[in-house]
Amino acid sequence: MYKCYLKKVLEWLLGNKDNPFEYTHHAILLVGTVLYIYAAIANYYLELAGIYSIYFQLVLALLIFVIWYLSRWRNQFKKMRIAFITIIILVSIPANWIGNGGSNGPTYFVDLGLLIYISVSFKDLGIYRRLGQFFCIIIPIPLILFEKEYPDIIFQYATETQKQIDLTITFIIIGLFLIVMMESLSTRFKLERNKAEQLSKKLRNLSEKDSLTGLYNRRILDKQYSLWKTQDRIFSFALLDLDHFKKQNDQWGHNYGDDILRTFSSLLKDVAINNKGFAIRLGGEEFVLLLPLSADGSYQIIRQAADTFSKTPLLHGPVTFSAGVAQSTPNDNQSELLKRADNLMYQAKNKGRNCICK
Ligand SMILES: Nc1nc2c(ncn2[C@@H]2O[C@H](COP(=O)(O)OP(=O)(O)OP(=O)(O)O)[C@@H](O)[C@H]2O)c(=O)[nH]1
Repeated sequence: MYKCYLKKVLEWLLGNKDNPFEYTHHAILLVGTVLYIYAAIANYYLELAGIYSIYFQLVLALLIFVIWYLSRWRNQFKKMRIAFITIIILVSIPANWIGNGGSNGPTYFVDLGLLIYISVSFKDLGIYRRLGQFFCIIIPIPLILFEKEYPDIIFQYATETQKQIDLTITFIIIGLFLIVMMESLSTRFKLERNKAEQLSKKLRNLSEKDSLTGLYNRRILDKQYSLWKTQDRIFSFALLDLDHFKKQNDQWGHNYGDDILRTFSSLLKDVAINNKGFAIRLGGEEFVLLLPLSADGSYQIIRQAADTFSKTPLLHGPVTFSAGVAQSTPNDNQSELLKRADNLMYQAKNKGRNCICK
């Protein structure tokens, strides 16, 4: 209950978790706003900075909050990301440098954190990403030159302890920030990997399965035949063909014909699964059962399937099929085996259909 409530609040503040970069970016903006307000209050009460510095921090807090609002609620995520890093690089980092001990202070950590943030989460921003990286890398140079020219403007720590505290706190904040960044990166990586896996599964299905019946297509027949052949296994190849299927189509329509094909396929699928074999649609109303059994064994199985199918209630009466069953021999190849099964199937047709020959 409490977790659910927290999740809803976070979603309201940060957006959808399935979009981890957006989610993290909004979190950074809100944390940035709070940190600037906190820094302003701490500076005011501990008298660590002058009043203009405090106003400056409050204005920055307000600016970052407005950026969060426009990004989260006005669909300006992309623009606001650019606005945010522009402000951080051109305003916040120089101000931090001047207000926090210059080259003795913690601004290097902030700059490095920002460089990693831009590199990781700005992959879709092309030139802006490169510009951001460039400025992050070179910005210490003008700041050091400025410090050399105007050393009095740089705020220096009153004591060594003050400096150590500032460095440590900033280090911890940037460290935590990097952890959040890496988490969001790995979440995104996981989401994309899942998507890729689903897509490749779909593609595999599309390339191996017939879309109407869900049975395997010829590709699997070739693959499985070669495998069993190299393993020297006993197996049979049954060619099955629906009887007078054209008549069904002509009389009751193509959709009804499709229904028959699906019903027949579902029966063949069960037969294949129960016998550790493969049910394949060769095309049209022609099917193959590849079974790891002798011709006699396969014949028995297919005979039972024929009985079941002839009793299957179809809307416009029973439909039968004819089949030819040929067992693979050490000397034949796939096309010879198919040819033998084909001849046997035509024998079955010639015998008046609803017949299985082996
Ligand atoms: N509904 C439907 N019909 C198909 C599909 N593929 C092929 N057909 C039809 O299947 C029929 C096959 O007819 P024929 O090869 O003449 O064979 P048959 O009528 O079954 O006759 P016999 O095999 O001699 O018993 C044709 O009318 C094709 O249009 C399909 O995916 N869906």
